[in-house]
Amino acid sequence: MIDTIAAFDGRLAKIEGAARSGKTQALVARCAKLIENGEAPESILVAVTNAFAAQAFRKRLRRALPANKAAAAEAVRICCALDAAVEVLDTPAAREATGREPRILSEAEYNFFLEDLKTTGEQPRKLRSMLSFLERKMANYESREEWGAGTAAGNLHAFATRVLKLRGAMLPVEAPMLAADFLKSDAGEAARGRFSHVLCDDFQNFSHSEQTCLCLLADKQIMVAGNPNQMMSKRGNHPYVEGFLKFDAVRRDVEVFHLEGAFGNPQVIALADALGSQDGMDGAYVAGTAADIERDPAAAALPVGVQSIKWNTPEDELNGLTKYLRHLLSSQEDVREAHTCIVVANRRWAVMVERLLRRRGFNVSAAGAAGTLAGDPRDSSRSRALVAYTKLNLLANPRDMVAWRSWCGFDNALTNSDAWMGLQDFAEAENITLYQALEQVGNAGFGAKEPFLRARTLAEKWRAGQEFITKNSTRRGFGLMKAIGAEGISEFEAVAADMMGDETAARLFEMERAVIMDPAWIDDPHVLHVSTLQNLCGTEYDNIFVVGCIDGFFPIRNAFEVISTDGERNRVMDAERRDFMSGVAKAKHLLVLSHFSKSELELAERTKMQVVRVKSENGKRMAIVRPSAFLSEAGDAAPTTIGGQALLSEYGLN
Ligand SMILES: Nc1ncnc2c1ncn2[C@@H]1O[C@H](COP(=O)(O)OP(=O)(O)OP(=O)(O)O)[C@@H](O)[C@H]1O
Repeated sequence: MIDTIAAFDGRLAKIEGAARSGKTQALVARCAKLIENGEAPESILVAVTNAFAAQAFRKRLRRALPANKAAAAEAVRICCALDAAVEVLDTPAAREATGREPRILSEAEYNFFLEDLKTTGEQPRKLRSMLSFLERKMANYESREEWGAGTAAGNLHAFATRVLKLRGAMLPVEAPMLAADFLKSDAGEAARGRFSHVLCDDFQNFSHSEQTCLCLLADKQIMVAGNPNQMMSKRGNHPYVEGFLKFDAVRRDVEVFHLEGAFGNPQVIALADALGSQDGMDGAYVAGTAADIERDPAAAALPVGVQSIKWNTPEDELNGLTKYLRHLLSSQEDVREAHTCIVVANRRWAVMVERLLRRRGFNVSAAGAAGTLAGDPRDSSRSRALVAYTKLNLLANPRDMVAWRSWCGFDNALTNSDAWMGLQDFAEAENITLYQALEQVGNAGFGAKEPFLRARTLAEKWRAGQEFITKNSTRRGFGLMKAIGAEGISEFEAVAADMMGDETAARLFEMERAVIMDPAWIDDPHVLHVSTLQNLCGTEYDNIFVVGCIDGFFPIRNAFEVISTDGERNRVMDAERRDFMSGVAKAKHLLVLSHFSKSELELAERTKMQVVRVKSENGKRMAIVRPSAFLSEAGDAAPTTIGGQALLSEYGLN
C-alpha cells in the first residue's frame, strides 16, 4: 500500500488508518519518491501539527532518501500550518492587500493586547467570551459579514483590528484566515499554488482556515493523512475534524487509501484499540492487528509491552521510577536516551521530573512541557523572563511596536493601557506611525501640557528603552544574555544550551521565540525527553513512561467535575481519551503507566488531582487518588498492576 501511495500522481488523496498504521510513513515515502523523481524539494510543502512533528518528519525523510539526495531533505519546507500562513502574508503584495504585518503575538504579548482591550470598558469575563467567539469564527473560516456587524462582538473586532494594525501585530488565529483570503483574491494569484505538492499529516488537527490555506497552496497535488480519534486538544487550537472526514465527500475524484493494522508492540496497540473502541471514539479507526517493530539489538535485554506500576506517593514514584529508568538504560550497550520519553500531565510535574532526573545525572530537556514566559508584568521583579525577552526583542528590532508596548507596560497595575490608547489616538490624529508618535513624545520636552493623558509615563519608558538599546546594541552571545538579565532563568536555558556564543540579538531573539512559541528538541541523542501527551503528535519513542497516571491528570479533573453538565464532562473525557490513546501508542516497545495512591492534600488540590477521599496520616492530611480511568476503560488490554517496591527489589534496586 505504501508503495502505491508513494507513486500516486493524482490531484487529491486521503490516507486514513488507526494510530500507528503508517500514515506518516506513507507521506514520507511520497515525499522521498517525488524527490527521487526529480521534483524540486523547495516545491514540496509538508504541513504538520507542531515543530516536534516537523523535526521528526525531517529525520524520517533523511532516512528515506539515498545519500546523494541528503541535501534535498533539508530543502523541503516542513512546518506547521501557521508558519505556512505567515510565509504567505510576509510579502510586499500580501502586506499591501491585507494592510497587516504578520508579526504573531506570543501568549505573553497577547496578555498586553488583552489589557488594552479592557479600555473599552467591557467586563473582563464578557470580553473573554466575545474574544473566543471571534477567534472561533476566524478559525472556522466563517464569512465576516455574518459576524454581526454593529453588535458588541463586531465592535470589539473592529477595535481589536485597529489596535493590532497600529502595532504591526497579528493574532495566531488571524493569520490562516487572512492568508486564505489573500490566496483566493486576485492580488494573491502569484502566491496561489506556490507549492507543486502539499502533504499534510494529522490533517484533523488543522483549523478550517488552515486547511483552506493549505489546499490553496497546492498546485499539482494535495495529500492529507489523518484519524479523527487522534484529534489533538490544545488550548487555542480549533481543529476541524470534519474537514478530514468529509475531505473526499466535498471534492470529486479523491483517492482514499485505508491503511489496515498497525506497527508496534501488540500490547501497546491492543491498549490503544481498547481505548479507540470506547463510546465517543470513532470505531472505524482501530487497528485490529499489530505487526511488531524490530528492536535495536543493543536494547534486546529491555522489557517490552505495557507495565502498570503502583507507588505510594508522588515522591516514591519519582524516586523509584528514576532508579528503574537508570537501570534499564544503563543495561543497553549503546544507550540513546533520546529514544525514551517521560510523559507528564502538567508544568509542575515537568519541572519536578526534570530536576530529579538531572540530580540523578541524566541530561534532560522538557522543551514545550515546562511552559512559556510566566509571571506578572505588573511587577517586573516577578516577570524576569518576560522583561529579558522584551529587552532582547528591543535590541533585535528597535522599531517593533509589540516590544515597545510590552516595555511601556511593566510595573503598572493597568500596564499603562490608558496612556497607550492616548498614544494611538495621537498617532492617528497626527497621521504618523505609532513608532513615530512614541519617538516624538519620548523626545519632546513638553512642560505642563502633555499631548495626551499620561504621555509623560510613556516618554520616560521610551527614554529608558533607548538608553538600554544604545548601551547594548553591539553585544552578542553570552554578553548579550547577561545584559538582558537572562542568565540563570529557566525560560532561557534551552537557548543557552544551544548557543555558540557569537549570536546577534536578532538570532538570539529568533531562537528564544521558537522556544516559547513552537519548541523542538535539541539535536542530541543523549538527552532524555520530558513531554506532554499533546506534544507527542508526529513523534515516536522506543520507551514511554507516563508518570502520575491518575485521575485528575489523565484525564484532567474537569472530566469528573460535579459542577459541570454531563455533556461537558463527556466532551472533556473524550478529548482527554483521544490525547491519551494517540500519545501512549507512540511507544514502539515499552509503555510504562505509573501511578501513586496518595498525596499530600495541598499538592493534590494545587495540581488538580481527582481526590477520592481524605485521610489523616502522621498528622498530615492525605488525599487518596485513583489510577487513571483509562486503565479501567482498557479492560483486559490493561496490564496487571505491579507494586513499585516489588519491581525495584526484583532488579536489586532498593
Ligand atoms: N510498511 C511498514 N513496514 C514496517 N514498518 C512500518 C511501515 N509503515 C510504518 N512503519 C513503522 O510503524 C510505525 C508507525 O508508523 P507511522 O508513524 O508512519 O504511523 P502513523 O499512522 O502516522 O502513526 P501515528 O499514530 O503516530 O500518527 C513507525 O515506527 C514506522 O516506521
